[in-house]
Amino acid sequence: MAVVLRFPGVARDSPAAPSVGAGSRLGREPYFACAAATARPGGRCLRRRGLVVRCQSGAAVLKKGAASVAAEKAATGFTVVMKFGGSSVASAERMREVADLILSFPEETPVIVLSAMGKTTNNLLLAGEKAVSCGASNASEIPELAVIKELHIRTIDELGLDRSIVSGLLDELEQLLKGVAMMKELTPRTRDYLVSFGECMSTRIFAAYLNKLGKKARQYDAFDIGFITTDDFTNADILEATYPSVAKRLQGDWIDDPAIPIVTGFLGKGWKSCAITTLGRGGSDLTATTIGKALGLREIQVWKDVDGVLTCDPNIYANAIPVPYLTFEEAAELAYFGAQVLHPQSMRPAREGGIPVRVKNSYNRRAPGTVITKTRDLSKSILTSIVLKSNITMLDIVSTRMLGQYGFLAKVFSIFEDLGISVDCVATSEVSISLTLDPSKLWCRELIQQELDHVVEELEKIAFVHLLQHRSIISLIGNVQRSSLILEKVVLLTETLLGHIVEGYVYLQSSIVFTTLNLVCHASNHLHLLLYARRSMFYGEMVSTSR
Ligand SMILES: Nc1ncnc2c1ncn2[C@@H]1O[C@H](COP(=O)(O)OP(=O)(O)O)[C@@H](O)[C@H]1O
Ligand SMILES: N[C@@H](CC(=O)OP(=O)(O)O)C(=O)O
Repeated sequence: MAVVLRFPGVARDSPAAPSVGAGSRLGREPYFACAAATARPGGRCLRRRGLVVRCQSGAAVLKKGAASVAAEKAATGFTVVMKFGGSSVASAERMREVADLILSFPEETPVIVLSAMGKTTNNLLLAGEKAVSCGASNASEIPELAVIKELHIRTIDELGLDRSIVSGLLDELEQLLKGVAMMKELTPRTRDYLVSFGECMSTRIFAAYLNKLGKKARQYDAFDIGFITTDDFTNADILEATYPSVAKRLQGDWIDDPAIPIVTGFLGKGWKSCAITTLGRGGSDLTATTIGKALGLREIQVWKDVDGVLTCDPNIYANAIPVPYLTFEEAAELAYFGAQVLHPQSMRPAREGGIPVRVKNSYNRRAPGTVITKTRDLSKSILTSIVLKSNITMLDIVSTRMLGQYGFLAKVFSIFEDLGISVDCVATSEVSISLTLDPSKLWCRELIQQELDHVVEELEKIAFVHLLQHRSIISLIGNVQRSSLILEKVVLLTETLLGHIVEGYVYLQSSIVFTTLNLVCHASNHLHLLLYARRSMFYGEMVSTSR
């Protein structure tokens, strides 16, 4: 269900009447293409594992069926995936702490997924941007390169490891930056190769450290173990073929020679290009849930620097508190609408595999965190979370034809499809559509303004078009059974703030379980609106604590 409320008296150019109609958010749908067989540089291992797998399948499986599969699974032993984000492994001290944390669960046989150390991904991106214009002879002097080198070498020294673990990668990184400086160009493909150094180094260091502690560990580059993706550099989607490939590789290696896998988060391999791809910022969460599903694990743990998913971004509202339970849909919705804490696509594999996701704090192990599962008791819940998404572009599209015209919506969406632009929120009537464009999709493109102009030009052939940029959406995610109460309060709120902050309309989108109310405002007002909504609308009764 999608509803758009419009408030009379608010100055707007597009002459749409209040409307109620069917509509849907057109998010990124999974791209289930069948990837080509994975050409893996580690061919030696594959052949070795191939023998093992052939021995164990075939006749034995035919005889024992499901029981033998279960036995084989048990033999591989993995129980959980534990993902540690950049803040959890930002220094030697943090790596020690994480190693200690892992070892404090001796009953678990985990697969570990790591992000790049601290702000390394940002520094790599900055170094790349600077390399474009600094001149080849200056590329070695880029300050961010020095910061990256210093951090990794200091960490290795402090952990008492051998510098050779990363020295080859650091040399390669410097060469790459010189290449970018020479070409004066940083393509999305090169950008992905560039940022991959972060995860490749953190995992090598951590695996070496665990080995030094006597806990046998083996480092893996995700792009070498079957993480097969689309070729959408900087924002690739994981393809179905990934699941069996990753399971085969990790289980095969475990059977051959048990060692805790330490896998690079965030990275994959384009199925056509065979080049390194990345899964979008924060993509290590998706790596973790993909491994969880591939191996059919008991639980997926994502360890962060906060006590779980909070009711609001703690950078905006310091007193935000953890939400103990969420459904996959709620978590995906709040990630999609901008809560930076989880990657928007990361809930999909967990939901498909029916595997609970636990969001925990590596700085505060005792905090219970947030458990994300298929269902929960929503009877006492009104609102789960408030999320801010900024840098939104909105389009109001009103048909130039009369009421009753058919095919209008189809024409509008075919324009977006032809131009390859993702639509985010949608609200429709028979003759008008209000929609927002997905900033993450626009962001990684180079000709943003030209593209937008082109969309508008195409749409103007069939409609009056009003383009609003630099908007924010405040999303209130709550219990669908309390939608009318939430809506009632939002109407009161928007009436109070009409013409000041809220730009005159509210999107309401509902699934069977939860409802999302999206208030659109100018970016300059978003903090004000968010805090106002939080403080005055639900009088503290909003937070759900029930399972
Ligand atoms: N609703 C929210 N709940 C928790 N954290 C949030 C929320 N919205 C934004 N954040 C931010 O997300 C950060 C954690 O996500 P992220 O930086 O990706 O962690 P990591 O790098 O450890 O995986 C927190 O430090 C917090 O600043
Ligand atoms: N290092 C990547 C991937 C990632 O998931 O990082 P983190 O877990 O620190 O959000 C990034 O910064 O986007």
